[in-house]
Amino acid sequence: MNTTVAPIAQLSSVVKRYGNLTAVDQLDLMLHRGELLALLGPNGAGKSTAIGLLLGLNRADEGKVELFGRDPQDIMARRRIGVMLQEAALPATLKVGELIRVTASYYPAPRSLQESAELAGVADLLQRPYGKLSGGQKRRVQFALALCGRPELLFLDEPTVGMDIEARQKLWAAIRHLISEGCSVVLTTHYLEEAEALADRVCVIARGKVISEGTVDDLRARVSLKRVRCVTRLPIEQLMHWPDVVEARMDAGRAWMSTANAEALVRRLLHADEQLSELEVQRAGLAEAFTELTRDAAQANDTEREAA
Ligand SMILES: Nc1ncnc2c1ncn2[C@@H]1O[C@H](COP(=O)(O)OP(=O)(O)OP(=O)(O)O)[C@@H](O)[C@H]1O
Repeated sequence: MNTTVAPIAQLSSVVKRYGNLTAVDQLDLMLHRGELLALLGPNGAGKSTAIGLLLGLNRADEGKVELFGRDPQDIMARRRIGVMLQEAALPATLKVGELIRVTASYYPAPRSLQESAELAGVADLLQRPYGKLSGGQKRRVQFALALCGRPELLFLDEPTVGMDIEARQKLWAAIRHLISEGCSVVLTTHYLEEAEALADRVCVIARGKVISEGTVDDLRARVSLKRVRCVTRLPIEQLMHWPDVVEARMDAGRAWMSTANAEALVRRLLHADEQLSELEVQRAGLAEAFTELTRDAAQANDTEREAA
């Protein structure tokens, strides 16, 4: 990926307010050609607002927003993007094939109906009225509409909500295919394994600000937590109160703990349960990194407020 060329989408020191609420607060965001940027953050963090700004659906109160070096409302920029938002109001009576055909007609060099349908996994739904589809099928049709114009940049706002595991994995494969063709993607998701599976770069947003940014490995390395798993007779209710245990739960018959001091925890576990087996220690995943980063940001925010 060449990051020396101009970014294809950019927010520079952008502020967006809704009344007294600052949804996006001095946000800087940059997207380069051919990369998949995942925006992560708790509910209400400002991810959809940031996407709305890049799409020209919201106007910034301060700062600069650019899409292909232009104003996001410029038709020349808009023709180069595909969009799948969280909610889509599409005519219920139109058949899936008709919807894709109409949408594709707005673009200068669209994919064929067959190619769009196959990429999105909706080839068997083309004759069905959109309104009669299941939630997961509707999401796949919305994905077909997002990609049918052969966009250079795709915005996917929580694309796999409501999809079963097989449909989700097919959509991930389709996204990888689009990226291999040179398409860039901005993705928001609450499924951290989705970001882990797809993202070149992850940007964690909380309260309208970027609190951490880097590759999935960078973010993992930034937190000190490790995962400890084992089969033990020690009750989980007891383990969750041990010193150094940040989180503890049962998962598929095993105790699962996260800790910043794996050595001390392992010593204590072996001492307390001589029958303990299947012990595993692993680096934290993106899920633990995300929990720790957003918790730290919330604590820093509280400390700032108390000091003010
Ligand atoms: N049109 C609006 N009017 C008023 N407040 C809004 C509007 N849109 C968003 N907000 C508020 O702005 C903040 C950021 O919302 P946003 O939808 O961008 O968050 P998000 O990170 O996408 O959340 P989620 O993960 O729940 O989708 C929230 O507090 C939300 O209530």
